[in-house]
Amino acid sequence: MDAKPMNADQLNEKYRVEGLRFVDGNGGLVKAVVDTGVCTGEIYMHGAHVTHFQPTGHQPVLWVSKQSVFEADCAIRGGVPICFPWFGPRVGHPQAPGHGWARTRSWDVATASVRDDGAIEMVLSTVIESFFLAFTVRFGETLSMELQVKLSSDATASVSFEEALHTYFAVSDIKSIKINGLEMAGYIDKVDGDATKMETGSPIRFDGECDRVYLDTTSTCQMTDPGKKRTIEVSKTHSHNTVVWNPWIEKSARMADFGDDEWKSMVCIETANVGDQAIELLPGRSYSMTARIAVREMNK
Ligand SMILES: O=P(O)(O)OC[C@H]1O[C@@H](O)[C@H](O)[C@@H](O)[C@@H]1O
Repeated sequence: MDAKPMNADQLNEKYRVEGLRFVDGNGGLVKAVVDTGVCTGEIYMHGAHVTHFQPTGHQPVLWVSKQSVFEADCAIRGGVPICFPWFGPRVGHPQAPGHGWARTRSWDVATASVRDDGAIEMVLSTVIESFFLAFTVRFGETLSMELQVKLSSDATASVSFEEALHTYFAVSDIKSIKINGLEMAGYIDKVDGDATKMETGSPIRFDGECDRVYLDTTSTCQMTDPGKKRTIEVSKTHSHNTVVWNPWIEKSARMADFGDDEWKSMVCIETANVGDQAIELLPGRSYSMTARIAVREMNK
């Protein structure tokens, strides 16, 4: 189980899939590079971390900081970090790394194949505490991701976990975008002492730091970006929270792996189960959360 992770050459030897190759990415960390004809994409084995998705004819969908660190013990800043088995700080463990262990460990490639529709699908797996994780990513006209979590049947009692697909989107200008789909939803406002509030009936717009955990919501969100002339749609299953985050000016300046001006060009819309909506699993049982990202050109 603790075998040394395979290097790019070994992975290329094992997985001969047209449109997929493994290379040494930033910091020498191994990544898979995908080109299916309908999209290009990239995923690092470090964190099972998707860092690029671009359907043909569109601009890159995901945002990655120019100041991101690419090192074994650090999380990549941008793309789709997987947060597991906790979200944010671990309750009662102030020294524990934010957002859990999943994003700072090397995952194994379990399968890689071309689907009937031409999409490239990969399954990456790892074990964290008593959980077996399988992350399925499908690069096609859309980006589909599924995080399956199984609690070992050797566990003696149920165990709960939090999870998020913490997706960073590239935007032309945070002040000009809007997000539909969370109207009238309740949320926890992390920039206002975790106060519980209710969203208005209007789309979300940004004029300051935003860090909100929307509650009891399974709805699809659309993020409209007039500057990039596109709408990004995030649909999901078995996720009861959506987190919306932009650090704005001061928090950006405090983060070493985040450019001081980069807050203008990103927004996170995160598919999650956190806090009171953490998932509790019985031994031997599993749970799958999915997120699907689609891009549409805006009507002129
Ligand atoms: O810096 P990190 O650990 O990647 O977290 C980034 C942000 O992630 C968001 O999901 C949280 O709601 C924020 O509170 C947090 O600041």
